[in-house]
Amino acid sequence: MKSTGYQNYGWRGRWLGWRNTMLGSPRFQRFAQSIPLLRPIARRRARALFDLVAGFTYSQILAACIETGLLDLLAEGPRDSASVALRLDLPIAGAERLLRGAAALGLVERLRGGWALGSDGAALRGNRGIGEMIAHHHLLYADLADPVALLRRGGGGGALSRHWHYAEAAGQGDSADVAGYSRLMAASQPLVAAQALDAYPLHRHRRLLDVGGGEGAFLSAVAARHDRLRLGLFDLPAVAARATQAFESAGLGGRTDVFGGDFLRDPLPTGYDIISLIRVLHDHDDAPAFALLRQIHAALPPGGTVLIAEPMARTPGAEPAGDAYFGFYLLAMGSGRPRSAGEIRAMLRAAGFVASRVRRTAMPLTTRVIVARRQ
Ligand SMILES: CC(C)=CCC/C(C)=C/CC/C(C)=C/C=C/C(C)=C/C=C/C=C(C)/C=C/C=C(C)/C=C/C=C(C)/C=C/CC(C)(C)O
Ligand SMILES: C[S@@+](CC[C@H](N)C(=O)[O-])C[C@H]1O[C@@H](n2cnc3c(N)ncnc32)[C@H](O)[C@@H]1O
Repeated sequence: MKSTGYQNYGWRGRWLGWRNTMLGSPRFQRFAQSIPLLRPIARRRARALFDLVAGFTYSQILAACIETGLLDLLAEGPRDSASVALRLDLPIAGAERLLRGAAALGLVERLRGGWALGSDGAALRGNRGIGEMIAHHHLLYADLADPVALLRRGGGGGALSRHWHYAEAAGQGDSADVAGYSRLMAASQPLVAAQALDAYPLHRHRRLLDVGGGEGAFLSAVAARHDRLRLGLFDLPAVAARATQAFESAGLGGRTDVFGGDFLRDPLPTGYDIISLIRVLHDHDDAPAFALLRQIHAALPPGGTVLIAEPMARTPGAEPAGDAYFGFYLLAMGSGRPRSAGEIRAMLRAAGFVASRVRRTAMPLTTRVIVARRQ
């Protein structure tokens, strides 16, 4: 089928029209595969497309590696198939099928007579929290089973929105509602905290309030780096109660003040010269997200700082993480959207903040950081 209308979009539209006609033509594809100079490009593109098509299968092999504990087992040392099968409680044929699949994905590596952890398996185990993320993905995949239906109904209403109780349910949830997501957030905080703190060291500040601070994992990381900073945490009452307990058991009770409340309804505590929002803003649709920024503006003194850390849309080199993964994750959750750094800076400006800056992070795929000041 011939595409039309590209010529209405200037030279770039015309170029895309021509390029897509070529790429979509079976004759051109056969031609490219037959020319030695073009063949590697054709193979690379085919491989990338195959990975996109097969992605769910790869993810489920990874999920099986996590659920069975295969990567942890091989981290203890190499093993042969029979001993893997025994420890994973799988039939030997099943264990070998999993080992071969995982080896093809770089999670496991063949050794003569056995199997070792692969390079990606080793890197994955080095990032605490990814395992928990993978383990909870069955909720996301259940919601994405019919992506078109999800898009048509505007998101939410499924397993993820029940998991993230605050996403669609008004009210605050009892402690059972919040335990699952609070544990997941605490476990995955190492993916975020070190990067945020490397990007924006807090030496200049005296009192930090972490809004939507969960069980306090971010503030615990802050406390380990900055021993003179006074710390405050604000979250829904059931989560705040978990934070109080966590600070007591970590010996941080004397340095922290914990506030339970709803940041869309209750005023935030004052007296802090910096307020952080770690993986919070993208959870909320534009109107509540803007209201939250206004609340923070009202709670800060003149010259006070707001720090936002979360994955963002249109991050160069990490585009699929923002708009594809988090775009559809938050759609399934039923609230919020990933925003680009530009969109967040515009919201900050509209909320009365000035001098917003994107601070460089080591792994923008998972964490970008923006700071701004109240005038
Ligand atoms: C030693 C030799 C031989 C060679 C060296 C060569 C070399 C230099 C290799 C580099 C090795 C290296 C340093 C690898 C590092 C790998 C790293 C850092 C990998 C990190 C991967 C991170 C991943 C996959 C993160 C995934 C995060 C996810 C899925 C997060 C999900 C978050 C969610 C769902 C949050 C929900 C919160 C809500 C609701 C949105 O608010
Ligand atoms: C995605 S979690 C992030 C937790 C933590 N900042 C982190 O990065 O690990 C969002 C947090 O915001 C809290 N939250 C959501 N809506 C809230 C509201 N209306 N008032 C107060 N806290 C809220 C949740 O309870 C949860 O702890």
